[in-house]
Amino acid sequence: FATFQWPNPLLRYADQQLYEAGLDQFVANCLAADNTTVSAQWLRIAYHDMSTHDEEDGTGGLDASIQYELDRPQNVGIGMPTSLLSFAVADTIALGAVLAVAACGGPIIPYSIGRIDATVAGPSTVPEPQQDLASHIASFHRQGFNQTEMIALVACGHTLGGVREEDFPLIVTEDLNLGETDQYLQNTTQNVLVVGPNVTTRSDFRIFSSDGNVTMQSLLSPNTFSETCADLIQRMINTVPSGVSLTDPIGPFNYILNPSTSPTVTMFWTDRQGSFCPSIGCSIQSSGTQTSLLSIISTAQARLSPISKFWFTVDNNDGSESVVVDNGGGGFVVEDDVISMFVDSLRSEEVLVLGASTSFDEFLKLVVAVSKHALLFADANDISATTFLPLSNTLDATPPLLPTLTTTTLQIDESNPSEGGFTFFTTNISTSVAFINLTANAGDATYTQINVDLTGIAFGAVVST
Ligand code: HEM
Repeated sequence: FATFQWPNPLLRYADQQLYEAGLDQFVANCLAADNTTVSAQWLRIAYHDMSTHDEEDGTGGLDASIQYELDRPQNVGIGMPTSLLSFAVADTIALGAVLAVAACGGPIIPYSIGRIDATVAGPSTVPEPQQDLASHIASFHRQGFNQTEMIALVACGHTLGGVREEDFPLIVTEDLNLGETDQYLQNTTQNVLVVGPNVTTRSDFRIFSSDGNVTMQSLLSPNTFSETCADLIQRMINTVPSGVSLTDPIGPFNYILNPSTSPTVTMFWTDRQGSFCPSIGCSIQSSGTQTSLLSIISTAQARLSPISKFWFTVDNNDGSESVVVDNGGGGFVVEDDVISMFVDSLRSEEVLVLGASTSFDEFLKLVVAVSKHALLFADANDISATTFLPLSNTLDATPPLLPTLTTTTLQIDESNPSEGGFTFFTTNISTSVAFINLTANAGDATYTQINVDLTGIAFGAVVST
């Protein structure tokens, strides 16, 4: 809690992805798909996205540039576009790798956020099986990994999944699994990148044996394997262009909670005016539908009281004394110059407009609350939303499957008069929009909230004719 600063839309988003979005359901129990596993597809895409990195000039890395690179032979395979249907941004591709590894019994890899999405393709630098050892060593060196790390990272990655005949007809004549370290060392592996009939594409053999199998031997110990893979895959997903900084790993905020006793979390806050909250502070309690502290915060935020500071009590309902989480006594103080702007889930609604016959039109009436404080800086007419449609929703569209970005200026919402120090702005957007960036412009100053995840917000619905 010491480093937790509020408001922080990025953390809110990560919290939502980790604990609420249910992305882990797609890989649960190492789920099978397309003759392999979803996990294998997710780990491979993370590596391919990251392997555009150039350690020397600080370009490329895990930046979602892969979505612009799907037309390259290096990125062949149905797993690529299907995986992208589950991810929207670079942070989710990284999270996918974390969830994928954990779901197949691998280690828990610490997860940090803050990756920035590329808007164009990176270089074609994904290693390919027909390249020689020297090229692979050079390639991994460019990506920031030495030879030993290359051997281990490939071994970690190729524990999952396989080679598909459809993608690599020159390597396999049927879909075949890659393999385990011990099988490689005992010469029982079926991994075609080790023992396949096509010698040229035995890249795993050349890589694994390149130090006389010393690294592969060391990976025989399950603990060493697990720790090494956790470390290298964490480095892999944290490889980002220079200038991009990632947060400390995100842990569960609810570590003081005892989930088995249905704890009650109460959030207290005082408001800026000193008129709305009683002296003990305003408060709101957790409910069964709120799975994280941060979702309680957003509910409190939706109560429209500009907050000056907040704190929590946690009652584990197990007879133990309740815990006060108040930032060492001072509460979590909200800086005075914070501009408050958020998607108002209570006022936004999905609208279904019934047409004359059987036709209907559907859209989301997006309502954004902007604090009066923000309006001191922001021109009332200058709030805009950039909506992000991750992919054209069809699988057979021809790559590259580009996201659709649309920027709209919001209008004052006539149906929601100002209240509690907030003014409401609105626009209609597609119900398929997954993410939006909000921007308030005031002369030279710009305030943005990026990656506001609409998929995690429950909106009310109305039917109109
Ligand atoms: C020299 C480096 C590498 C080469 C030449 C290489 C090559 C390949 C090839 C040819 C396939 C088969 C893909 C298909 O049939 O569609 C594959 C699969 C895979 N690779 Fe690699 N790879 C390399 C490094 C890595 C690394 C570093 C990772 C991750 C840490 C990784 C993760 C995977 C995974 C998980 C699969 C299985 C995908 C699935 O089953 O859908 N690879 N690799």
